[in-house]
Amino acid sequence: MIAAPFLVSAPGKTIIFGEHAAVYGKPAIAAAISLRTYMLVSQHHSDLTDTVTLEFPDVNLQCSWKIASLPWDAVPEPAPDAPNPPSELHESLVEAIQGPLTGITGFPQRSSALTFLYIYMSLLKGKELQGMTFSVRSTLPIGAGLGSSASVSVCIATAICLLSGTVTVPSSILTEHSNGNGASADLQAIERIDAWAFLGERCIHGNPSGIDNACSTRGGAVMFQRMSKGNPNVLKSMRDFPSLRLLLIDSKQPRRTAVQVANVATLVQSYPQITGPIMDGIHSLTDEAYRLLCLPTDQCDVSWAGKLRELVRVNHGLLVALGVSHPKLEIIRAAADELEIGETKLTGAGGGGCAITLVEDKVPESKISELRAKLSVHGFEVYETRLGGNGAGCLLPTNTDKAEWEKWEDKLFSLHHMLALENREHVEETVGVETVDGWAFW
Ligand SMILES: Nc1ncnc2c1ncn2[C@@H]1O[C@H](COP(=O)(O)OP(=O)(O)O)[C@@H](O)[C@H]1O
Ligand SMILES: C[C@@](O)(CCOP(=O)(O)O)CC(=O)O
Repeated sequence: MIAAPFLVSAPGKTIIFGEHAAVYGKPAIAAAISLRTYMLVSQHHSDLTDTVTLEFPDVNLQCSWKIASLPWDAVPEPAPDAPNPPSELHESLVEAIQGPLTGITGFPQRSSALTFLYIYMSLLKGKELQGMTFSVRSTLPIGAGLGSSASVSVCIATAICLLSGTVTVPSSILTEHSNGNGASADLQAIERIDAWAFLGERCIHGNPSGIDNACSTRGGAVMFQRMSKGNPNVLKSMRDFPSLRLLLIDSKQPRRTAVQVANVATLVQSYPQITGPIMDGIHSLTDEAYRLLCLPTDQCDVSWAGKLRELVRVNHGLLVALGVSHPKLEIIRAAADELEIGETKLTGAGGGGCAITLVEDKVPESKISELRAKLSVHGFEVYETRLGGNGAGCLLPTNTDKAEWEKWEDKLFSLHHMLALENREHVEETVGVETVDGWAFW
């Protein structure tokens, strides 16, 4: 159990292989990206010790509740001997939370606040609670298919699991685990955080597959296969491959996942003999990508990265055949091809949204700038990021090197500074997992 202040963080994700085929029971692979959400848990000033406050400026949400006024009686008793929560939401708790949500009217604000209260109340019922502020800043675009909601759910779950003692801090900073139990404690923590984050995703999305929170919690990449009713879904984690250079390009073309999925369903119904082999092709290339991503890191060389890029190209071609590309996505692919930057595919549902380019390592920065300039003419936004990397993590005051801690103290754990961060770059520079020493991951 740890006390505020502390920071937690979790990454967004992108689907690299297998979207749409996933709907037909084939495997899909999602990988973490280096765009992340950060949450600061800080203590109130003395006059507000009976209040819990959310500061989620990315979605214009600021609200407070008196802790004692929350509907604690609606929280179910945890099942004995069941450390992880059930995968279904407790509907009467969701209903009871509608009371404290009165006055929060927008969808993004309401669903984020519901997620927070569901996890906060479930895990902290019966504990002696002090007033606290939970503030979120994200470097992820919201609603672009990059898993912003999962990364927020994972941050909330991580922070509250730490506060409630449901998980221990990562073994890399916990000396008492030097007896060799660290790895299993970390594994247990990952499963618990993931299970709570899944309930958070349910609060936001209703019926999510679970791939986004699985990927955000574990980092690296995950292979996910939805099984037919009654059979458990398959989830395999790949955590150790080297992080790969990636461009993530938002076409800003709005699209609805449900519409794209329905269009593919119509095609599948009309041409089962043609679409069947396409789905099988996507299945095979996803299997091959899974094999490559599981190889020991000493085998992840230049030709390994080249093979992954080839699979990206083939996967895009098959998605085009399924009719889920868009002229804007093709502009992105053509521009990246012309500059020989790497291989490009649409990611997620398609029909707009984002494309990803797996960049060749030797490509100079000038070419990336050229691509950026070409694409900005169309109003597209280019994020330079990396594929893979760490999942859920935390930064505690005590695990920061003393000199570093003195240097960063004011900024790192100060609510005022957290809220004043101007943009993505400023968030990364100030609290980022790659800039600040002391971040630890499960
Ligand atoms: N930075 C954030 N702060 C608070 N809530 C967030 C943030 N980012 C995402 N969310 C929550 O996640 C929802 C977005 O989910 P969704 O539309 O699936 O987008 P994405 O594809 O990016 O996950 C928002 O409506 C909001 O409830
Ligand atoms: C098209 C699909 O395979 C992925 C949807 O991705 P996104 O969350 O819209 O980026 C649908 C699904 O698997 O539920």
